[in-house]
Amino acid sequence: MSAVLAEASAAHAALTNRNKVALVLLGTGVVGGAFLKLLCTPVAGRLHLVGAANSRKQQTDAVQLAARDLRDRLKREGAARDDTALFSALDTHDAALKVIVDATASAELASRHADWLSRGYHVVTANKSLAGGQLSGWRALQAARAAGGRYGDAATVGAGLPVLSTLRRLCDCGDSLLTLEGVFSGSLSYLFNHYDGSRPFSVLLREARKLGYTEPDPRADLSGEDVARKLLILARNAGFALGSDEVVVESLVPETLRDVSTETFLERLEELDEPLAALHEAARARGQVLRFLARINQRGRARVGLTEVPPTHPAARLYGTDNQFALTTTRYHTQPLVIQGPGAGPEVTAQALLGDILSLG
Ligand SMILES: NC(=O)C1=CN([C@@H]2O[C@H](COP(=O)(O)OP(=O)(O)OC[C@H]3O[C@@H](n4cnc5c(N)ncnc54)[C@H](O)[C@@H]3O)[C@@H](O)[C@H]2O)C=CC1
Ligand SMILES: N[C@@H](CC=O)C(=O)O
Repeated sequence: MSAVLAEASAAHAALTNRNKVALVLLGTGVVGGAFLKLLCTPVAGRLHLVGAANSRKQQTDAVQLAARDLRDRLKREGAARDDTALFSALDTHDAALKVIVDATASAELASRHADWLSRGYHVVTANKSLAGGQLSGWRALQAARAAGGRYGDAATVGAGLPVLSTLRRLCDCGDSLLTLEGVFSGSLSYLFNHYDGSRPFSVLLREARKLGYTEPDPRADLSGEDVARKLLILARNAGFALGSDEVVVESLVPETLRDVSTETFLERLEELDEPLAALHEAARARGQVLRFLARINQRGRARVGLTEVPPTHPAARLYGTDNQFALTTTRYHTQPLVIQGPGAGPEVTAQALLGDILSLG
């Protein structure tokens, strides 16, 4: 090959590698499974899956990773979990962009996001435990971002609705968030949009779980914990240095079901029926409906919990898994800026992960 040809071919290879993205996927459950399906579509052509793991097994073999039933295979076979082997698959790949995708709900994995960023990996996550957890974790994340790490978090709020991007854009323009309120949970929205007393609450909850709207342990939704995490992520992005213990959270989980295992909780869902029916009936008698609302005011006072609202209230006019975020800011002050749409579900959440990866470069 002539020197000119060799140079042109090296330049071409460098350009190709610059566009390539090597990925490790952590979590092949509801969201991770939908993400694997998106990786088989033409828009994901430059994305290369070099490792995938669930909580017990992992795979780095190219042939196995390309299998359409990778998710099921991982349930039966694969190597034991070992981050070193997964990350070395990323390190040895010639792609310029190396991304760890966290589609788990593991707080332990989330606690390592900042470290991964500081080691030069990009992180794209549906896991809210770091940004929506302890303030110290949020601060570590901000430090890693300031040092150049790129963190894709669109899936963490509204399952990819353009909420975080809009809020950050407003703040970048010098606008300030005054108040934020709405419905931040897709599963709780689904439950209370459908619950009219004709079917037991537990039946609807099982339905929401089957459709992939709830957290792996639905108590994370019913306790208000997942909503509080989203509120914290939004508030912190808007500049409120809010600690996780500063959100008043009103749980729907009865005391007797708080400390049991997930399996036992799922077997005893019927215990939710009576208390929820009583709340529903009391609201109905007053001409109100129940909605699980989140709110933060200008002084940083934050609360999430079940609220009775009149049928004319904006949150009473939602459908399916709709989330609703009403942002009142210095510049949107006569009427709030409202972002609304489906806020849970495997496809939309997986798409949010994909979108964040594609926008890395
Ligand atoms: N389902 C939804 O609509 C939405 C979910 N999310 C978030 O997506 C995340 C995943 O949710 P789902 O897919 O519904 O849960 P899931 O329970 O279906 O899947 C979780 C997966 O993570 C794996 N996992 C747990 N610990 C792990 C570890 N240490 N290493 C590797 N894998 C591990 C599990 O084996 C499982 O494959 C959660 O953080 C959730 O909050 C975010 C937005 C919407
Ligand atoms: N379980 C969550 C899923 C998205 O974050 C919800 O119900 O909103």
